[in-house]
Amino acid sequence: MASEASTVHSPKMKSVKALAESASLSSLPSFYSFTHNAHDEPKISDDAEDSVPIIDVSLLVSGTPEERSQVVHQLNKACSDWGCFMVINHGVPESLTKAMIESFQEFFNLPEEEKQEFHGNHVMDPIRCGTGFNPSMDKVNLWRDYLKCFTYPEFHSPNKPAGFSEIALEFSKRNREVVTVLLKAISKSLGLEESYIDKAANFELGLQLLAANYYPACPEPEKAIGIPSHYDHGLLTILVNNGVSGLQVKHKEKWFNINIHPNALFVQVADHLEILSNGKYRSIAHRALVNKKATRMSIALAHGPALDTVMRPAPELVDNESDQPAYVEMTYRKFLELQQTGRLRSKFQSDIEQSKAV
Ligand SMILES: O=C(O)CCC(=O)C(=O)O
Ligand SMILES: [Fe+2]
Repeated sequence: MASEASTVHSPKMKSVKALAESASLSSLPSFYSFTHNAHDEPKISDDAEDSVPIIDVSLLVSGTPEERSQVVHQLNKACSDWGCFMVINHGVPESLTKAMIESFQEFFNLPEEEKQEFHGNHVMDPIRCGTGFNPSMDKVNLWRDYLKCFTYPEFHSPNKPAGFSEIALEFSKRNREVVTVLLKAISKSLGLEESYIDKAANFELGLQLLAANYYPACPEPEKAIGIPSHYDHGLLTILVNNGVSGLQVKHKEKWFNINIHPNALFVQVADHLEILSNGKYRSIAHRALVNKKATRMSIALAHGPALDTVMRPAPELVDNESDQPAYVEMTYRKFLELQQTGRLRSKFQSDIEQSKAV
């Protein structure tokens, strides 16, 4: 994850939420100010003809063979042109997504000392709540608090607020089912057998990470950032939010505002699908902006390979002429550890130096 700001030293603020709620905060404390790089600020585009693809996932389950192959074709286009798409008719009840967002809100509303119980330091801690992105690496304080739990293959969640665990379990399961269907179709869209990704990533034991982001209303939103431009690890990320906009994806060198329809899921291609597809499908750069009026919340569900499975490009997708896979072989666990300690290049792929460095 790259940011352009110089290193800053923050005071020991436990959460941005507590800071935002502290009396008379009328301007942004300087340690939260994020320097937007002028060269990295393309125009915002709301161009209607260039809009995010929509995938009807129900057709993959109950459609005719023609409908199924049409959706596979749409997925190929969506993943190669955009690296993201909106999913409809997915079977995750809207009421469940709403209940999940509310439960996260209740978690963030807990007294600071109670949330501290879940304060983890290591990327492999199964439950982690905190502020920023990666405190040992961040060069700027992010206007964002988070809670992350590993929900598969082992389910972990905080034991409060009441009902949180049950909702998180159901929500994670139902979304994982959607990803299972998508990964089969995406395998086919790459010209591979349907179960290729399942097997290559050992998806049966694949890590699922349930993360919630809490971005309080910010007194000077244009000077701050929720999460700077980054790529997600894993195969596919599902994103939903509380209806407050702020998510942007980079497409054709422009930032696009993404407004997720209330009953849709937003799906992003992540780094390990890029590796597996040998760059045919590239993970998408995205960021979260903050605003002055309302608290924004989002939920990101990362679906990755099994932690100890070595991930490499599918041999069928490696160009025989150059005979050079564009990505380094590595377990997902190692990838996460290197990323956490800043020893993985932000776009990790491609050159030989990188493979030597890791
Ligand atoms: O808040 C959002 O919409 C995006 C969150 C995100 O990119 C992440 O959690 O990795
Ligand atoms: Fe992300």
